[in-house]
Amino acid sequence: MNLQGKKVTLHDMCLRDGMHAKRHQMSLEQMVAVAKALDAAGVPLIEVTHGDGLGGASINYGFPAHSDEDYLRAVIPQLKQARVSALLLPGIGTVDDLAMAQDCGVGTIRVATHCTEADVSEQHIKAAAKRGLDTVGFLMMSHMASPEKLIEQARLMQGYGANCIYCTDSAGYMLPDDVSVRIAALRAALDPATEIGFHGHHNMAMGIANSLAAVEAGASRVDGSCAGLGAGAGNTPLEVFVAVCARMGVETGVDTYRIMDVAEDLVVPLMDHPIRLDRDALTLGFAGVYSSFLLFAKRAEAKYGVSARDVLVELGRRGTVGGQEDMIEDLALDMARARSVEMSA
Ligand SMILES: C[C@H](O)CC(=O)C(=O)O
Ligand SMILES: [Mn+2]
Repeated sequence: MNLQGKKVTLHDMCLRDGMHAKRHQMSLEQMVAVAKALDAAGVPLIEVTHGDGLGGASINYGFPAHSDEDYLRAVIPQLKQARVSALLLPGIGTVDDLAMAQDCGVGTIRVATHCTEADVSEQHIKAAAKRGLDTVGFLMMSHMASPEKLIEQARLMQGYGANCIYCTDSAGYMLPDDVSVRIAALRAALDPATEIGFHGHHNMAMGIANSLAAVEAGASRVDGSCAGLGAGAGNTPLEVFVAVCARMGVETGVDTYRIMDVAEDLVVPLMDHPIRLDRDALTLGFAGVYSSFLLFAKRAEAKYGVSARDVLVELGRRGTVGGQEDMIEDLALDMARARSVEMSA
């Protein structure tokens, strides 16, 4: 693969996707320290919000240690060069949340929908574009859509005003060919001025390989997370991707040694559990399950004595998607009941 001379904008996820792995419990001091260090290492874009985006604080998704507004107001004034982005899922975040984020200094809004439901992003994408924000359409669980379907959905988002469209491997299910074919299809179908992005999860250990495949096929934005802090087995580890890009002659503008130090000295010590490919995280990738379901399934295992892996496999079989977190406990309860009926028969 020859990527010599390509330029990629890297986007760090550890203060947003990493919030899933932290059960949304990060202190303001931790956020500020990591964000300042990412900024100093040259990372151009940093995402900051609840793991499920603006307005995610709820019984369904979990209550964070601080509000989105508190995190954004603490972080943004401390940064010298990096722009801060906020994720927004229509139905969770509102146009008022978007206005609040812009007032805090957010420069990029990423409007996320399930990969076949782009039509629900119209109001939010139009509002963000009208406000002059860098506006991104973020198609989650993209492995569940064919390249043709993804093109159709991406065109909707582009039509509403998005200037960048993401193929998002929320389940960490895709293999490099799955990424190549989708990114190449988007690149060929969308306006040349519309950027293409890729967001990976490392559940099949494909984060780096998939991100490289995305760049080769035409992506100019790539998400990663310092030390991999993110849902499931985490996101594409950013410091590793920076080092690989440096070796391959891809320009990222990020200092390889400094980003290694941010990972090692600041992000790893934050982790509540090691972000690794245990059998449950691997099952997410293998069965194509939304990465942020991992901790819900582990909690159900602890509460009902059912295997988290069995729960995840069944969630994959049922084709569950983000927003159906409440089904995890229901399913575990049904499985526990079925097991006790079996045992008493
Ligand atoms: C709300 C999700 O965590 C968004 C995301 O990062 C993904 O789908 O992956
Ligand atoms: Mn993610």
